[in-house]
Amino acid sequence: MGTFKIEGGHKLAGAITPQGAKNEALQILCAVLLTPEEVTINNIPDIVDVNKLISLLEDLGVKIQKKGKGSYVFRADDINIDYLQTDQFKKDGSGLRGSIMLVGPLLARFGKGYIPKPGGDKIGRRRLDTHFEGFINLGAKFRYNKTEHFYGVEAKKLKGTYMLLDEASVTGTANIVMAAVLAEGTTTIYNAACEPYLQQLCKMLNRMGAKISGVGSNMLIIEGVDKLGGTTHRMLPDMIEIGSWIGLAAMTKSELTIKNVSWDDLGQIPSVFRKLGITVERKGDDIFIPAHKDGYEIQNYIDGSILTISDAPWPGMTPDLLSILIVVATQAKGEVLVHQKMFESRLFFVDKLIDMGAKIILCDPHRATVIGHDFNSTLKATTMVSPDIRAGVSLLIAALSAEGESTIHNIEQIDRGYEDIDNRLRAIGAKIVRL
Ligand SMILES: CC(=O)N[C@H]1[C@@H](OP(=O)(O)OP(=O)(O)OC[C@H]2O[C@@H](n3ccc(=O)[nH]c3=O)[C@H](O)[C@@H]2O)O[C@H](CO)[C@@H](O)[C@@H]1O
Ligand SMILES: C=C(OP(=O)(O)O)C(=O)O
Repeated sequence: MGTFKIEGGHKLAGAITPQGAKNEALQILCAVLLTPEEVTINNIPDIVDVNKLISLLEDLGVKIQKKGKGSYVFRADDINIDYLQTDQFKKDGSGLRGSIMLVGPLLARFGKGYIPKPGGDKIGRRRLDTHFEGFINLGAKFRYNKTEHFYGVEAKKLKGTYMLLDEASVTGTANIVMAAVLAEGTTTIYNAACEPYLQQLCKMLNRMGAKISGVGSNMLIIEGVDKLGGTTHRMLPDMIEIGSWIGLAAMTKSELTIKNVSWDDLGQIPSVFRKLGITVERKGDDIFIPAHKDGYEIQNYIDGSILTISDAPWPGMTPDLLSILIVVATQAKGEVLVHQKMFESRLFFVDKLIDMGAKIILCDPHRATVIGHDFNSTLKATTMVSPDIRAGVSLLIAALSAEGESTIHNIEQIDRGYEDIDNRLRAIGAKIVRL
């Protein structure tokens, strides 16, 4: 188990450049399986989950050349589909959530796709019904081995159809889109998820020869084509990392510039931080956070009632930033109710913040009320274990703002999604070491 030692209470300063987006990378990498031609991808983050997916592609027979930092060329012209039945795949395929999106492209191009129960954050139930109902709608036969938790779909040729998804699942929509692009006829996906990750995937597929319209909306119309060709794609900056750095700047009262953030793809993120009273300034395509010397004050609603921040499918607020918003609120002036609607086990980490002196009431597994200290009392350093990727970064932000030396164990969770985080934080003045 890896560990960070953090000496908190120091001001940070300077500029930080976000990595390429983790959750986009997981979709885009799976899409290379849809063509035997070369696909060049740039700005791939060097993080554990993405590297695991790249090695799964390699094991499946994809030829991979690294061209430079974050740039790779993939060619899926000789896939070993039998690899999907091996014990090695059953083990490695369950190492991350994103591996589920191998199924759609393999089913579309090779007539079969198998996957063990995927891993990822343990943040509540994470069902896969939407994915498999989508494949079944396209004409696939489904089987599930309950003992091994091994899922499979097969179809000689997929057939386009109309479908209304039971929920706007992010990875589910990506999976079904990647299956439908090579299906016969037209597929309509209503109640589709429409995160920038999915918009990026659809744009890339269209450049490869797919015919997808409605990109960015919750209704995607896909006219199937016989084959797809190669392309070049660049990942957007990671909006969850960007939100994490906004929170870090505010909590440590530091002046930080976050470079090249692709403002137009940030959705609600800047305005939600502003509701907590944080100044988020646009400077070209950078975000500038001034030092909040006098703290920041949570805004109430117009009628004076207490602010609620909740997650919702895009263009609603992403659930992946709520843990960070909770930490930031612990030092705000005022109160906020954070309602995590999607995941039922993501808020339990607040007990660590309470240990550090934060005023939080966990109302139930989905809701926490935070009463900010307005910096009248700082958090106290402590020893903690990172339970999941975003809670891990939230605890790291708490530790950087706390007085004294904190220890965070199980930092593998953080490394799943944040590239070289300790070096990048040291470059802006953080006192953090990896043991
Ligand atoms: C690898 C990857 O891309 N992971 C992201 C992806 O996970 P993932 O694609 O696994 O998440 P889903 O979008 O399928 O669902 C997330 C959760 O929200 C619930 N749900 C979803 C849609 C809906 O309309 N109503 C509803 O209740 C689901 O039941 C589930 O519990 O999207 C999640 C939601 O943004 C993010 O937290 C994850 O970081
Ligand atoms: C929940 C997350 O990731 P995953 O879906 O890969 O577990 C996340 O990125 O916050």
